[in-house]
Amino acid sequence: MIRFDKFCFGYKANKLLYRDLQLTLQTGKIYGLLGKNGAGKSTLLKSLIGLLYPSSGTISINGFNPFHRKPSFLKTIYFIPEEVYVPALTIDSYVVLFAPFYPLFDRAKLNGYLDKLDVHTNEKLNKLSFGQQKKFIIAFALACNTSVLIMDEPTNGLDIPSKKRFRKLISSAMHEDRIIFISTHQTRDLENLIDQVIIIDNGELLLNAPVEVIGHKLSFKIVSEDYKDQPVLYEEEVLQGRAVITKNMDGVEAKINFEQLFNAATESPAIVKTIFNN
Ligand SMILES: Nc1ncnc2c1ncn2[C@@H]1O[C@H](COP(=O)(O)OP(=O)(O)OP(=O)(O)O)[C@@H](O)[C@H]1O
Repeated sequence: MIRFDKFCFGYKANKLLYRDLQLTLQTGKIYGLLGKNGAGKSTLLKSLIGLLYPSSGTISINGFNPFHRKPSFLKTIYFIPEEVYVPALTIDSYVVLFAPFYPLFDRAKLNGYLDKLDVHTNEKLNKLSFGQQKKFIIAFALACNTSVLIMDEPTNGLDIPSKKRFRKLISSAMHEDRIIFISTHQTRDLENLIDQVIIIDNGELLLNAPVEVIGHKLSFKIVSEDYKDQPVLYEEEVLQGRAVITKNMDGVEAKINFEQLFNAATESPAIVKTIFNN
């Protein structure tokens, strides 16, 4: 379990970005973290891996304080940054050097993931394209089998087939003792993947809800100009016409449009908070 308790953080002493954040992430779930540029996503991720220290409050990951960066903690967590770095090593040499840090690392699984992501090479990793390097790191991270896996924009740089395979791999690598936390702007890449949506803005938690709860509470539709069936909670013009969010009165889980949900949460935070806090 990951727990932020009254977490406060500011880059400047007199200006807090996060103020008393309460957030709990449960094992066995894939979380999608969404936020505009500058909302505080990377700050949250850096705090989670112990690179930033809270101004006040605490973060606990399976009982560890990440800032202490104990080896017993570090072997249970893997962070994939947006810009990955790979040294001038072949895959075999990379495994020899880095896999020993992760006791649950599984070479056979790495080979399987690389196969599925179509990364086949005996070249040194730094000679690969950016997308191939990223896919190697994703495969390596999954094969480390850490209980916490954090990814910042993992699908940036991946081609369309790789994004689809990425979603499948993440789902298949998920298990009940693992937390996967994905920060992204690519809302479509989260479809059919995440269990819970977290939206932040200016360090404030706007939404933290399981997808099935969102799908039962809200309905996402493209409607005609004279649509009057339900009170519209949020609307926007899209290429196909008028996209609206209404309360879901069908009793059936609706398919979430993550982009609209994000726009609604950031443009009309009060509406979203009212619906999900009650
Ligand atoms: N090292 C730093 N020193 C001072 N301010 C910083 C620093 N890093 C980030 N900030 C500020 O903190 C706020 C949150 O930044 P952060 O990088 O966490 O946002 P983000 O949600 O990851 O943005 P993006 O989507 O653009 O990557 C921004 O206002 C940013 O300018």
